[in-house]
Amino acid sequence: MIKAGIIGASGYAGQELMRLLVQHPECEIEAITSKTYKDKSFHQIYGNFMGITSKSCQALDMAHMAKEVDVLFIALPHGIASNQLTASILKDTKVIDLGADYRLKSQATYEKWYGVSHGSPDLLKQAVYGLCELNRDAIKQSTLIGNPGCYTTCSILTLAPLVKEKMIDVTSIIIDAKSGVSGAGRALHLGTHFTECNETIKAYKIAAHRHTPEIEQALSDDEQEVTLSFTPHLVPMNRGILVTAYAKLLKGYTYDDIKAVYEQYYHEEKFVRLLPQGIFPETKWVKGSNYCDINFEIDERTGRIILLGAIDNLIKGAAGQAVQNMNILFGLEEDTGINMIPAFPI
Ligand SMILES: NC(=O)C1=CN([C@@H]2O[C@H](COP(=O)(O)OP(=O)(O)OC[C@H]3O[C@@H](n4cnc5c(N)ncnc54)[C@H](OP(=O)(O)O)[C@@H]3O)[C@@H](O)[C@H]2O)C=CC1
Ligand SMILES: CC(=O)N[C@@H](CCC(=O)OP(=O)(O)O)C(=O)O
Repeated sequence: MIKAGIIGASGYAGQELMRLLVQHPECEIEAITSKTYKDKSFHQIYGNFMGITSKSCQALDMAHMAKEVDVLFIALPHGIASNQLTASILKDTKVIDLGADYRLKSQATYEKWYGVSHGSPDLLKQAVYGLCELNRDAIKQSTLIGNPGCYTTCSILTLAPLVKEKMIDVTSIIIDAKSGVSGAGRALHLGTHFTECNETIKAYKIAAHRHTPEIEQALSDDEQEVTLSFTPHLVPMNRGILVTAYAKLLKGYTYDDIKAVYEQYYHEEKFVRLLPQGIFPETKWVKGSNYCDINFEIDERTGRIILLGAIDNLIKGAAGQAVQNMNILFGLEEDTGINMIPAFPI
């Protein structure tokens, strides 16, 4: 059995990791941390765990935890992990960071967009970006995974085949993305109070959201540099990300031309579902699952393609993808423990 630890188990991403790992057939949870809920049983924080686990939260430090486990999941706000993780800890355990500290390759880009200094820039070289479908081979060899963000996972999977096959103008991409409120975490913020975010939809961090460079980095390569516009919106629902992306096609491709490319990229991917023509992704069809649903339509009048992608932000956008990364790291079937059918919200 793989011994796992979760740092930041009391947050929304940590809670979802607990739910997945408690049920994982090849994994046992060794230790979980929270400062606020130190010595409290996990079911005292989240009542859905009543009778399921007797684990209590501890206030252990990262170096101590690393000696006890085979894999350490970090689910803390950005800027904390990079000040605690060291090369010596990575000799004791594999690390999957659900935060943003090891996603960007460039220290300067991280510091510019996150507004904090990076505490362990030397480790950036060895970190692998954990977008499983696109980076599987590198993930297998790694001990430090930067698990992608929720908007980024959905945006990159939705756009990657078209960008990599050079079918669109990579300076023309616009991503309009919507997120449920759990994307902002459990910590209290004025903007996520019920009365502030219910019955309204708002865009935020316009031309300034930190997922912009992460999407650009993943879509760019030596031959083309992607620069795009990304606008996130907060919508009054608990879970889910819907991405609508627009780009100028470089030629008069047909629906079938593009479908063939997406099938080539994703036909063996368990967690990417290319929907039938005319059926478009909705958050309710992926809720509670590790799926990313994708489809597109060509707007012949403008020569633009309009693509849609949907995920559950806490699963494929966080904990589910983190477990998928663990499965890859330990040579398990990639869907072990995350093979859930979406829960239609009725
Ligand atoms: N929510 C989502 O949809 C997604 C989140 N993520 C990322 O995952 C990480 C966790 O997010 P999320 O679970 O939503 O956030 P929450 O606010 O729900 O949880 C944050 C966790 O971090 C702990 N924590 C907060 N501040 C500190 C601190 N100063 N020192 C130590 N521990 C601290 C809290 O523990 P304590 O009990 O001690 O207060 C809590 O367990 C973030 O980096 C986030 O960006 C990534 C993708 C999607
Ligand atoms: C709705 C909402 O607030 N969402 C968060 C993104 C959550 C996420 O994936 O953020 P990280 O990159 O930090 O992991 C935000 O826009 O900041």
